[in-house]
Amino acid sequence: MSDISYLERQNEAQFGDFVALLKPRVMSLVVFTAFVGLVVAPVPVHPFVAFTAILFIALGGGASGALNMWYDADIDRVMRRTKGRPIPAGRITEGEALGFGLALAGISCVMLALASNLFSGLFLAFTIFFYAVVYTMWLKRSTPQNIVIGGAAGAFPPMIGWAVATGSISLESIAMFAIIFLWTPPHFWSLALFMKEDYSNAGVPMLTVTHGRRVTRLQILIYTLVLAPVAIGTAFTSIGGPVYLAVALALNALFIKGAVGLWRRDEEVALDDRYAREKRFFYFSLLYLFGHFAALLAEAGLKYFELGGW
Ligand code: HEM
Ligand SMILES: CC(C)=CCC/C(C)=C/CC/C(C)=C/COP(=O)(O)OP(=O)(O)O
Repeated sequence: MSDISYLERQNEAQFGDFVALLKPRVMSLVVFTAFVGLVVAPVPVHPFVAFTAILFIALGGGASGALNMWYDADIDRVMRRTKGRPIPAGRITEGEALGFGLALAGISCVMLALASNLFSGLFLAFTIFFYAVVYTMWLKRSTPQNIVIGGAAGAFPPMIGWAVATGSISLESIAMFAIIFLWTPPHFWSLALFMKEDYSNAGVPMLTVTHGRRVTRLQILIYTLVLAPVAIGTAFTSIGGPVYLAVALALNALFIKGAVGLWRRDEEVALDDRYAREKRFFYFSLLYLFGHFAALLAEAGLKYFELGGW
């Protein structure tokens, strides 16, 4: 793995470069789901404990992003979407990113265990390992199912939030996991549809490269159809309710409608319109996930209000 030496560095690393290693934009939604997992749990958590726990989960997520960028420096240099990142741009060396990621991972796991409980700290460590090693180092470069299995890493955070409050796993935390797990393929494959050139240049076996657009669009539709009952069904668990049910029904109807629109034969749609639809679907996938977890938060607020919490 080639690495520029400290002396060869093209540009001086700035604080912002180390922040960029943490993938803050992606991790913002990840951390939101962890926060919701903590708040909807049936065990109240002191606000200071909740704040520190979410902070260390966020730093743990960032650490996994830094380790991902350390290992992916070679393919990031090739892909248009990622070649401006700190390591391929020569602002941070791979060794610095590795050291930063490992240090942050260790600190965040230990501090989460101390701030909440050992189980949560271990769960965070496992999640970092799953993303940095199982997904980034193994699955991503070896199978078109990479993001399906690797997607588990992105689905663990609400379970960690729940574990901070309860020290355990439950049907509800598994339901939140399942929503993100089944959401990840439509989320990512819609991006890969309009980013296909990048992945084939980098030699990464994403489904769009190995099986083409039509299979990818069919897989997106299948996952949205499997996801809908799981997401809607969560309304009937202890963390759901009428507000969540209404939001889930609307968002899943729109998500399936979008997936059907993508699945329409490519030939029927002009190229520019095709990319526009894929990009729209990708960005809607973010609203989809945020909307479900925001509705769970609203249900928790309503329950707290009904119990006379205010
Ligand atoms: C293995 C699972 C996942 C894969 C392969 C994946 C892939 C991607 C990629 C390639 C991007 C574009 C980012 C960029 O160009 O910098 C992206 C954006 C994003 N992802 Fe995912 N993602 C995954 C899981 C998740 C999860 C679990 C969440 C949140 C819970 C998430 C939230 C986001 C957000 C918020 C963005 C937009 C970031 C921006 O606007 O720059 N992703 N995803
Ligand atoms: C608490 C904790 C450890 C959370 C981790 C959550 C997690 C794994 C989120 C997935 C984020 C993501 C963009 C994955 C894509 O990696 P990629 O390498 O396919 O994307 P890239 O090509 O943009 O680098």
